[in-house]
Amino acid sequence: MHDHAPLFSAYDKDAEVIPVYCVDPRQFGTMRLGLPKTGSFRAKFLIEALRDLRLRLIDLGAQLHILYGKPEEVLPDFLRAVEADALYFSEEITSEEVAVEKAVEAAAWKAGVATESFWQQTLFHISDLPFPVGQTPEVFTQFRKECEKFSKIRPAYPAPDELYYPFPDVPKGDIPTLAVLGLEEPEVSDRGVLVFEGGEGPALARLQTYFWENDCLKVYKETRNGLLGADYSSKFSPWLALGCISPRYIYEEVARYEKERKKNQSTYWLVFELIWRDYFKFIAKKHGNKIFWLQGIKPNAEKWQRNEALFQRWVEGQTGIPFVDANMRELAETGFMSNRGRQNVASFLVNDLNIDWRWGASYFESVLIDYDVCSNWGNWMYVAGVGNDPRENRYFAILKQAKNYDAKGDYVRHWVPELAALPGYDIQKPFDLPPGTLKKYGISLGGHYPHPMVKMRAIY
Ligand SMILES: Cc1cc2nc3c(=O)[nH]c(=O)nc-3n(C[C@H](O)[C@H](O)[C@H](O)COP(=O)(O)OP(=O)(O)OC[C@H]3O[C@@H](n4cnc5c(N)ncnc54)[C@H](O)[C@@H]3O)c2cc1C
Repeated sequence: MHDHAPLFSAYDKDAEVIPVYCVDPRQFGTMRLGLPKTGSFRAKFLIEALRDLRLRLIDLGAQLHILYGKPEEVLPDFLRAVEADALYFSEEITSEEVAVEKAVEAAAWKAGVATESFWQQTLFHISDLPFPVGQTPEVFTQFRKECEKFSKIRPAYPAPDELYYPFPDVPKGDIPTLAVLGLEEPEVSDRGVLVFEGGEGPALARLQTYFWENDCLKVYKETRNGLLGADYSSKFSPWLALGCISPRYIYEEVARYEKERKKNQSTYWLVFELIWRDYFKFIAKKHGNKIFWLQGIKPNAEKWQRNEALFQRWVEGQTGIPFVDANMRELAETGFMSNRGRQNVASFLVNDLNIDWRWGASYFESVLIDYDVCSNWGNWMYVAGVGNDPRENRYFAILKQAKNYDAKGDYVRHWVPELAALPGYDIQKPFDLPPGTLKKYGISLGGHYPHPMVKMRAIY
């Protein structure tokens, strides 16, 4: 409800408002490799968010109407039935969503209903960029510096305090269930970093806990590369991705924290990360469908292999490289993985296995609870060397990374319990240990834990 440009504009005009959400079957189909387009973690999160939204709208004297079907097919009848004058929606960036917007606009026009779209999602409004979006700098630092110097972040819109809603007799429609969406209830893992619950209420509660109760913002820069526990990073991403919390609202809360508690490098760094998020959105807007191409935004495609058996071992966390396996198992069991983990497993897939990076991006798209089309494909392009990384041939030396970020092996011990007996850093490289040591700890490589798929580059 907060910082919702279409809703606030309608409220501000004292217009009658009828909020609608369409459950579009295209979001629940399958894609590359037969993967569900929306996996059950994200679908559950969406259902929770709809429930929360309905309750919030009821509090404002309104209702959330749920329609099933393609918006361009189901909206016109609905608009006619409620005699709508205008349809307000928020503007999207990537091609599938933009195609739906265009189809909806055409259908609304035929039904005699005006449409108006609103830019939201980003910290910097697209109209306030200091360059045309088509000239967004390819290097992040340049993008950030220009935005910081020449643009201002607009204030977040407040949430309306009540809505003018004279539609009590219009059928409201049921909130979907996972079964209706063709998905199974995911098991809630007690090993995950956080139990993510969809909706604006849980999003605001998470900010309250992370910033104000646990006072973590002042140490964010030092903790953000962590792997275990709720508070090494904000965990705002699933709520940001679905629009349950706005980046401008977070920005304002950072400013308030800086005034009331502490201002330091860490408080700035959270905003810095939100600028990364903006950057990938404007890069996607600039490059269109290229972000989904094998060669990305580079002129030539390199040679990539498409080996499903190798890919599957990566997916299942059975590569024989404990740091990779721990991260992949966390993702499969919870729908979440840290930023450090994402960089490492992505690099392993593209640099060590040389597998088509789009397979990895598609798997993330399916499973991530915080899937965001621009952040996901932008980051994957970046790691795969076909995007905006100014450094050529960036390579994450997994064992070195494991040494820097999980030196005692606690993270691997958490997710790869079959190796738990191995002490300290030894757990990161069972393949380098003498047979006698492995035997002493009851580890059988090729038995209950696999041999490594590739020989790791010995940088550690
Ligand atoms: C291969 C790969 C795929 C990724 N896919 C996604 C995705 O689908 N959705 C997604 O939200 N993030 C994605 N990220 C970015 C990042 O890993 C997550 O945003 C972050 O781990 C979420 O945890 P957090 O909210 O605790 O982050 P924090 O560290 O607390 O950061 C705060 C916010 O800043 C933004 N942010 C932080 N890092 C990045 C980044 N590298 N790129 C863009 N935004 C960032 C996020 O919105 C995040 O919630 C991906 C990164 C990689 C390397």
